[in-house]
Amino acid sequence: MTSAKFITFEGIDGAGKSTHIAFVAELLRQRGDKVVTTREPGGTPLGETLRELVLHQPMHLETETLLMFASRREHLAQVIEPALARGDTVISDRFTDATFAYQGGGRKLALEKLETLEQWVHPQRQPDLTLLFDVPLEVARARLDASRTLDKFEQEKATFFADTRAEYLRRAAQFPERFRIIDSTRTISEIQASLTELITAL
Ligand SMILES: Nc1ncnc2c1ncn2[C@@H]1O[C@H](COP(=O)(O)OP(=O)(O)OP(=O)(O)O)[C@@H](O)[C@H]1O
Ligand SMILES: Cc1cn([C@H]2C[C@H](O)[C@@H](COP(=O)(O)O)O2)c(=O)[nH]c1=O
Repeated sequence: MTSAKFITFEGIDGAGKSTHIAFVAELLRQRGDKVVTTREPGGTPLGETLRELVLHQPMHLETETLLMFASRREHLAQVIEPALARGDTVISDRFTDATFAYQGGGRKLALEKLETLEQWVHPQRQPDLTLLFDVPLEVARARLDASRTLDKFEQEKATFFADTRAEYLRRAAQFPERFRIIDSTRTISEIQASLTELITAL
């Protein structure tokens, strides 16, 4: 793989994606890439302030969606585009696929509205590679329950996560050139072995 790749990690809450970001970053660094790791919502001081709001305050669905894209616009301007322009690889814990999955699939905002916002905020930018960590809801829920206090999204009911997961899988089928589905029911070391194979083959 040449440098300056934009890699995103996606999946329902508790799928295990964040667990593997440092591992993949280290794999890439070992082969000489400069790597920036970041996240959404967040990734900038303003984005982190917006993150606190969207993860903890009740709000209208369109407000929530617009704040996700506001955080993303700042993230692209301050972090993602400058890093890619320097030739660094960017690994982001979530990006626009999450808005389609959560606000579109989970909360039922019309996908056409999301496509309009996507065209406005990043008409030319898509991830080069999206790793979708996929698990049944019960597995994700058990992992979350064992690990931490739940935020606004993590407290959603099972049907919300079923619809969110279904939208992720629909997008993976729609964009097979950039999506790779990772079976995240396996052990961490089994998943790391797959990730090593995948990154080495890029
Ligand atoms: N393959 C795995 N097997 C068992 N436990 C795992 C596995 N992957 C992650 N975990 C554990 O599950 C919990 C959630 O993992 P992690 O934070 O990586 O999920 P996530 O998908 O990033 O969730 P969120 O999006 O809510 O941040 C953590 O306690 C983590 O140690
Ligand atoms: C980018 C983005 C995120 N979300 C949700 C998904 C998660 O529940 C939280 C925060 O993410 P984390 O992986 O747990 O750190 O925000 C969303 O609903 N829409 C989005 O666009």
